Amino acid sequence: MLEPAPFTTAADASKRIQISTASPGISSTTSTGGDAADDASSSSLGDPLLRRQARRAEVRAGKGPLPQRGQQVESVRFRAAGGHGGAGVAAYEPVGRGRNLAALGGTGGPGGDVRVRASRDAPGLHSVMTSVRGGRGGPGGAGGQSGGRGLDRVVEVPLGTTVRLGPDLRAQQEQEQRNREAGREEGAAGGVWAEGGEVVWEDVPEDDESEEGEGEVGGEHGTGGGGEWSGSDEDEGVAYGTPGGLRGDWQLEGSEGQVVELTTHGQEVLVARGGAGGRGNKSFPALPGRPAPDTAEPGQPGEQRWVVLEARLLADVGFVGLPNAGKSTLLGAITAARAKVGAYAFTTVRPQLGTITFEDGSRLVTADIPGLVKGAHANKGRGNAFLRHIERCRCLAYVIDLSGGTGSKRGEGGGSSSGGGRRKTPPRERDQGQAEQKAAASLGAEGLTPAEQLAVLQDELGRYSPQLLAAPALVVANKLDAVADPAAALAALAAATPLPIVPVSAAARVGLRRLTEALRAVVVQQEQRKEATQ
Ligand SMILES: Nc1nc2c(ncn2[C@@H]2O[C@H](COP(=O)(O)OP(=O)(O)OP(=O)(O)O)[C@@H](O)[C@H]2O)c(=O)[nH]1
Ligand SMILES: [Mg+2]
Repeated sequence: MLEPAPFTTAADASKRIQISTASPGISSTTSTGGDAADDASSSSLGDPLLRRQARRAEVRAGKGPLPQRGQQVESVRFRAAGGHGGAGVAAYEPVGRGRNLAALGGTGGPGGDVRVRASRDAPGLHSVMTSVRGGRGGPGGAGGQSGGRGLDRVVEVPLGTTVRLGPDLRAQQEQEQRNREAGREEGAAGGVWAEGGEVVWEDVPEDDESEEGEGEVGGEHGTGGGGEWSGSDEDEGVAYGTPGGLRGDWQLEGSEGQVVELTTHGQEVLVARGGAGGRGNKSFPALPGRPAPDTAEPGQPGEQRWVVLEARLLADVGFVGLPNAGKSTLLGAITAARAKVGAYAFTTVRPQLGTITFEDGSRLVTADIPGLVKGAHANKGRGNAFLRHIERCRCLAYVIDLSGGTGSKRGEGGGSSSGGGRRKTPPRERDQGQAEQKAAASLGAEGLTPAEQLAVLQDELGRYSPQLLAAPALVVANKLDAVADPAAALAALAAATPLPIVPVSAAARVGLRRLTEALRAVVVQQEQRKEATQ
């Protein structure tokens, strides 16, 4: 567990501004994508195993309020049910000048499957429904046609989601049924049948209903827990899925107790298979000299199981700022990550992760999130995708260009590398939404005062999800070197927010040690808050 850093959150604005020119002296490592997040989960921020177990226990118990958009949902459980297979039909066709009938009833279509698919555009786990059922297969046709396949249902989850599969409840129920029947036979011979840990006489004679008594628990008759998740708490003995190739994609057929981590866009796991369609009378043998078979089977029910999804957090701290505020420069300054830096908006189009390693060995994963523009909550400048990344950060650091708006030294002989005046256009067309991004480029950090930048950011976050504003946060006042009157600029910013402010210059590497300590303090604050609510 991290110790709180000597960092103040006092209401007094002057105390909240911390100026330090100490050299960083921070050893740092970098990793990208999931590795860094893995590092985060295995960091010394509490025992991750205990945390995971507690979380799972909570999910199983169905505790806690329903998650809202913006809440950092770490784990959800839903019930997946493959679609029911379609019924086979009994149909006939006259043959031999209409004297005889031939069976021509088709087989029912299979029920639809339920799959979980990783998508880089998926909303958080909060949007996963509590029950997902595949479509029912169509009935067989009278002309011997097979019924249509039921619709598959796909649950889209963010990359890095872990899928944990419970037992097939339907197979369990069938087993219970068989056990019960076997118990009946045994009961007739004085045997017993165990249910839910209690022993009951299953076949109570009608004339003596009070005949209920104790006996030995028949080990083989134990039930599977009445439809509740009964997967193991521990990772031991759990098979980790390796992606198979069912349909060309990374598509894995899930089975009980399996834990699959979906890390690649489009990777899928089949969590509940649809039931088979029933056979029509065409599929039954016609005996010579006998009427056509009139047997047609009903469809089979699909698999049913509990599926637990666990989200992996993107980072401990996310850098949130307008384009050009210096987020990537900052990430490069405090970690070994080498995010691309450019004096044009939207240099960063995907989150970049970096790990700060402190001298005591504790680590923090920080994420440089692409710049937000005014209107991001309405998806301007691909804002929704970026806001979703922000949702996956435990704490936020608003990165503000302190030299923005008034008070900038830029243009007075060239202090800032971000340059004043017109911004360069990106070197070449890149991802989708580039045109939109270009249009939004005029909304970078430089045009607004620090307080205005913060107001825009908080407004966008709040409109997207008020929960985001509740996350522990601090303000990083960057580009200190480019400000003519830093004290006045900081005082103006401090007057506009109660959040702690850490002035830095990412380019000149000033105030970085103080910043990393402050980041550590907000993470500790987040942990304490979380513990308090548990
Ligand atoms: N003078 C000065 N310039 C800085 C500082 N930090 C960053 N810059 C410059 O600001 C410009 C934008 O920096 P980036 O780090 O790419 O900004 P960003 O917030 O990641 O921008 P997007 O990826 O577009 O959202 C670059 O020209 C940087 O050199 C600083 O502390 N002082
Ligand atoms: Mg950037």
